[in-house]
Amino acid sequence: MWRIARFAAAAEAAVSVRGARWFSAAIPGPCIVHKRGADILHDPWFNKVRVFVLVLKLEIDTGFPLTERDRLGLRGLLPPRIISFEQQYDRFMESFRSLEKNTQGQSTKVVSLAKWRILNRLHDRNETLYYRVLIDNIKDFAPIIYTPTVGLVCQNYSGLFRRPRGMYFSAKDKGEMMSMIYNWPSQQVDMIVLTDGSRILGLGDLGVQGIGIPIGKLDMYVAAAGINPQRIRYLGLRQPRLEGEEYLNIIDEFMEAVYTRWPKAVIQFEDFQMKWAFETLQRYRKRFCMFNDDVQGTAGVAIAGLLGAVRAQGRPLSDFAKQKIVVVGAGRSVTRMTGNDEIHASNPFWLLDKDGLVTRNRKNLDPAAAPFARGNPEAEGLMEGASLVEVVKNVRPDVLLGLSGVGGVFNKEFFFIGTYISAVHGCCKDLLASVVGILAEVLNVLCSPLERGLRLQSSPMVQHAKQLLLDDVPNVQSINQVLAAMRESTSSRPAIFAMSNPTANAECTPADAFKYAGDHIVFASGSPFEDIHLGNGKAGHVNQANNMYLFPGIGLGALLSGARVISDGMLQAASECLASYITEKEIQDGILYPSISSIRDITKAVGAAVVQEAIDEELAEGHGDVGSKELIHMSKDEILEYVGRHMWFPVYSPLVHEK
Ligand SMILES: NC(=O)c1ccc[n+]([C@@H]2O[C@H](COP(=O)([O-])OP(=O)(O)OC[C@H]3O[C@@H](n4cnc5c(N)ncnc54)[C@H](O)[C@@H]3O)[C@@H](O)[C@H]2O)c1
Ligand SMILES: O=C(O)C[C@H](O)C(=O)O
Ligand SMILES: [Mg+2]
Repeated sequence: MWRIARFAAAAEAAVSVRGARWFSAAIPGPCIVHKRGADILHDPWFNKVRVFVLVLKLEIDTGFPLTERDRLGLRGLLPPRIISFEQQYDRFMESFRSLEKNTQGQSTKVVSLAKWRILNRLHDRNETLYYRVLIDNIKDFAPIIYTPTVGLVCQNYSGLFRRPRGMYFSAKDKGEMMSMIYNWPSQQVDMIVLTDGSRILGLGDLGVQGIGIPIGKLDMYVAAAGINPQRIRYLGLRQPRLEGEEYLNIIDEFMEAVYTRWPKAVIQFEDFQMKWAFETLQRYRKRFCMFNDDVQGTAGVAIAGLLGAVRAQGRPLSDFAKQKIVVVGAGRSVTRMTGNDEIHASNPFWLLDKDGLVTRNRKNLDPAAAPFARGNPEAEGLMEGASLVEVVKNVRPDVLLGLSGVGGVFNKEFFFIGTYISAVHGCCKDLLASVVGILAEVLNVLCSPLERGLRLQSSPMVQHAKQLLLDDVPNVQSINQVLAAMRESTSSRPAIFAMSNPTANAECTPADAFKYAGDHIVFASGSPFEDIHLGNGKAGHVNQANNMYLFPGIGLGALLSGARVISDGMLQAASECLASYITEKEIQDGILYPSISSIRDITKAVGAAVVQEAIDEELAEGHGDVGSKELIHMSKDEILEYVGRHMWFPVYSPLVHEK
């Protein structure tokens, strides 16, 4: 039943994608190929063979019909048996499931990399089948080809490298980029994801290994936005890291080269360290059709989630500006949150960085963080550099949002020293408890309040003491003070967003959030987690607040509108569209973002909202055969249909050779 529905839907979608190029609902239009024989089998774009190798097991099956083999000089190069695309699909899924079974009990790292490898091999050999399994199983496969496994892949990229993907530009290529760009084989390029590898997720500077991120992001473009994989580009700037004008000159040259060859391409900047993320955005956003996903995409996704959090309290959306929002991490992802650089007089943000609360008293205050800095903290009972616990206790925020890249920042544990000294009184742990107490006191004096919690939590001595005491003395407790303080939030549904990636860098786990802050919270993380069992048959819903909900639609909408730049209005339209996707019932259940399974529909709607806004702002210049005049006259439904029609969908087309 399921399978019939799946393939029926696929056929329908394919017809709407290719439109006139289809002969009938059942027969896909031909695809012209300029190669013959073995060259076709080595090209994943045309290949219809599936090969699966796993310890002592080799499977080869081929989807080339006999007539096609004759046409293309393939007779004799392939085993005789032919199976359908659907059968190949099912066999791949069987292989995948058996791999899951065989790796049960092994470490997450081993299992994740094994899954990534099997998908990557398919990607290398047969792109049609690869993208089809990706689209149909996006909820299961996104965590493998994208966050969080992609982080692990980047960290191990040199060992996993099998065939080059993307282009690399380094300082050595200065003056050569205009010609280098023509080394790329395809004439048409729609989407480019560019990284300098300097801040990969929360993992830091991974240099050229960061190429895994553009690959993962562009796979999401194909799966979610239906961008044709023949028309995407993986590009990376390579070490050594340059500074100042030297760095900017390289990016300038690269941008000029790209837009000379592909003037209509959209460029997504990804995982640049903070200073370059801002600088390049300011430098190019008025000249080129580009955006920074970590700055603009993330802000849009966070805002959509926070609008949901306001709705969850039963308050009108206009109350959004009245929310008290504590933000941990003052990096690239945060400072676009308001949609413009001006914050109104009653600044609703308390921003903390690694040095604690950011106030106007801060020496060397980062200009990007300046609009959020607290003006008169003393009047609020706070001071420059106040710790997270102090801020949360004092402010009682509606929202606690983490974009620090530091795992466990919300989980700071403080012992109730007095409690457990008395609890262990008379037992042999007296001494230990006293030592921990003294240690805590010393740390209190020596460390900044923010660091104190982290050091206490991570100190091996404290860990050991905690284990002993918690194991043996049941009434001794450690408390996650930050999360526990969220119980005092003035909101009826406090929101906790631990958005840092990958999984280990999340500011807290959802299990701890629900446990310490209460069942009534709404929770979101950047990497995927399972829902939490709260007891009594109730579940704590774990949302995934990840920019993957927006960047494919922003890129697709910008491309199809033909806008020369991406305006704030277009970004806002994307965010509002995402926010409006959720029903009242879902909101009440703590659901702030739609299921990843429907990412293609979401992306289509977001893309259409971006096109609509570009038209309204008179920025839309049209795409392909569709000019600006035609766009202007399109109704809302027609825009949606126009976007859907341009989303690529993977099917085997009959290959026709042409010299
Ligand atoms: N979920 C998403 O869609 C999404 C999008 C973008 C970024 N992120 C994640 O957000 C994290 C940060 O990204 P970024 O680009 O803003 O990084 P960034 O390096 O620009 O900024 C990090 C900020 O965190 C602060 N910080 C560091 N340690 C801290 C601590 N102990 N307490 C409080 N603040 C601390 C730093 O001072 C800095 O202001 C990364 O893990 C990234 O993966 C997630
Ligand atoms: O890549 C992601 O999963 C989201 C975001 O772009 C990040 O840098 O963490
Ligand atoms: Mg990113």
